[in-house]
Amino acid sequence: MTPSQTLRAAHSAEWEAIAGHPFTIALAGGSLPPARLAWYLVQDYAFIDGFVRLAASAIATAPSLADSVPLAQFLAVITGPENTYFQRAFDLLDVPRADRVAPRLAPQTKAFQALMAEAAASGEYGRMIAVLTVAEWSYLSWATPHNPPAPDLPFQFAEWITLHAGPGFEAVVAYLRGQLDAAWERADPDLRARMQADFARAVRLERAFFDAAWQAG
Ligand SMILES: Cc1ncc(CN)c(N)n1
Repeated sequence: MTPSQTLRAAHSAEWEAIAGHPFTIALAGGSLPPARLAWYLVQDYAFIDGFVRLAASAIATAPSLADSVPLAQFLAVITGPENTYFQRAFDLLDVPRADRVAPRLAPQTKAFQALMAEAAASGEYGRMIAVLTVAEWSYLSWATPHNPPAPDLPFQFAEWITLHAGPGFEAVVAYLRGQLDAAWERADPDLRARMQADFARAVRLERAFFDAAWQAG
C-alpha cells in the first residue's frame, strides 16, 4: 500500500462514516432542510478561509514549482467557481451578511481552523499536505457515489456534488495523494508521527463537522 492508502486504512471506519453520512445522503437526495444547509454553508465558508490560507502556505513551502502548480490551479477553483457557489447559495437561502463575513463559529469549525492554522504555522509541507489531502479526499469519497446528480436536483445541492466529484476533482486528489506519499518518503520518523497525527485529527474533524451540520437547524 502507498503511505496515503495506509493512513486512510488506519481510519477506515470513520472514513466510511463520512462517505455515507446522513447529511450528504440527504443533500444528494434534495431533502436536506434549508436551515441545515445554511448552517453548514456558513460554517464551511469560514472553513474555506482557513483552507485557502493553508493551501497558500503549502504552495509557499512546496519542494518545487512543479509540485505547487496543481495546488495553485485548485486554489483558483476554490476562490473562483466555489466562492461564487457560496454567494449564490447564501442569496437563495437568505443568509444575512453578518453570517457570511463574521459568523458565530461552531466548536467543530474552530477546531478545524486551529488544525489548519497549526499545520500552516509549522512550516512543514508534509503536515500541510496531510490536512489538505484528508479534506479533499474525504469529499471525493462522499460525492462520487452521487455524481452525476439528478438532473432536477436544485443547484445548491447539485453543484456541491459536482464541485467535489468527476475527473477534474479526481485529478486534484490524485495530485494531493502523490504529494503526501512523496513527503512521507522524505520525512524522518518524528515528522511522520506529526503527519500521522494531523491526518487522524483531520479525519475526526471532517466527521464531527458533518455530525454537527446534521444536528443543526
Ligand atoms: C469541512 C470541509 N472539508 C472539506 C471540504 C472540501 N473542500 C469542505 N468544503 N469543507
